[in-house]
Amino acid sequence: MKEAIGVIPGLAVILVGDRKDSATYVRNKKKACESVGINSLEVHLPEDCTEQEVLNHISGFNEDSSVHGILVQLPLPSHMNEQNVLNAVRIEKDVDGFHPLNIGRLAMRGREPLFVPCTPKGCIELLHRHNFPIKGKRAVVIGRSNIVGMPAALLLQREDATVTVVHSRTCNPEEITRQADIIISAVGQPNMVRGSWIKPGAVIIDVGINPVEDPNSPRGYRLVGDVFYEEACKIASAVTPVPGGVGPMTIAMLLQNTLISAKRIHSFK
Ligand SMILES: NC(=O)C1=CN([C@@H]2O[C@H](COP(=O)(O)OP(=O)(O)OC[C@H]3O[C@@H](n4cnc5c(N)ncnc54)[C@H](OP(=O)(O)O)[C@@H]3O)[C@@H](O)[C@H]2O)C=CC1
Ligand SMILES: Nc1nc(=O)c2c([nH]1)NC[C@@H]1CN(c3ccc(C(=O)N[C@@H](CCC(=O)O)C(=O)O)cc3)C=[N+]21
Repeated sequence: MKEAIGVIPGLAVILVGDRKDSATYVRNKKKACESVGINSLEVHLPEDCTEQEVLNHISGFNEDSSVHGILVQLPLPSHMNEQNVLNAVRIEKDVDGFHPLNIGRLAMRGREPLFVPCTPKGCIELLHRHNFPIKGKRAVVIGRSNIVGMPAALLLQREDATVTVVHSRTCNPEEITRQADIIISAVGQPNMVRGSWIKPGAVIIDVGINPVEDPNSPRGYRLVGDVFYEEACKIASAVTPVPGGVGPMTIAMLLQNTLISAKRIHSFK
């Protein structure tokens, strides 16, 4: 049953360029919006457009009262300054949670961000829904990107886990991951996390989405995670699959953030 909130939530997505994976994600987001009654608007700009053109569209959506969430699909072309663009989104409409003010609040005790980034939020939601305790547990996050690894580590810390972050310069990462009750991997390296990296009974959340060649697949490739799934299943107590794991959760959290935003903006009118 749909709850009436007195307004139709609106999500605006800005896509720049012709990356196939970005086009797929944007299409999936649009379909998901339609399925729950969120109005989705999309602007598709050519790869060689200027940063100013992107900023102009953001300004338009910032002022548009039918838009409650603005998402600029990343990565942007290399001639644009990503931080300039993300800074331009009104924080009240920053459903991706990538604005530096939202990230800053996520990092501060006693402060609340207006929005939490969707992928890390989806990871924590999975742990909650499956009743895996986080408080007091040892958690290892592999990867420290602004959009996944770093906010995932901040969120786990807010949930009272003891968090270690592993990255490309970490020596002997498997010695660290073997101590973890919870592993969140967001690296982009197919099958990197082997069974031998995992403590028996640990919970593994695999964010990685990596295409690997597969002549038997209709697309010529298939998607695998960062985690060697078959090995991990034998040792861990739970492992998220790729595809069909964190990816769909990311989209679900985007819809949730858009709904939260519409309710909040509407209630202040
Ligand atoms: N399921 C979903 O919804 C989403 C999935 N993804 C997927 O998650 C993965 C990560 O994405 P994203 O965070 O954007 O990627 P980035 O490339 O921005 O970051 C990768 C991180 O992994 C670290 N890293 C790279 N190689 C190694 C290694 N061998 N050992 C340890 N750490 C390593 C890097 O370290 P350093 O900082 O030292 O360079 C970096 O911090 C990708 O596969 C991406 O497709 C991303 C977003 C959403
Ligand atoms: N501003 C911005 N916000 C993002 O949240 C953002 C972004 N830019 N850039 C790229 C990454 C990646 N990302 C995914 C979302 C859904 C799936 C997803 O649904 N994947 C399906 C498979 C899809 C397929 O078959 O190709 C699955 O895992 O089952 C994957 C990846 C969001 N990102």
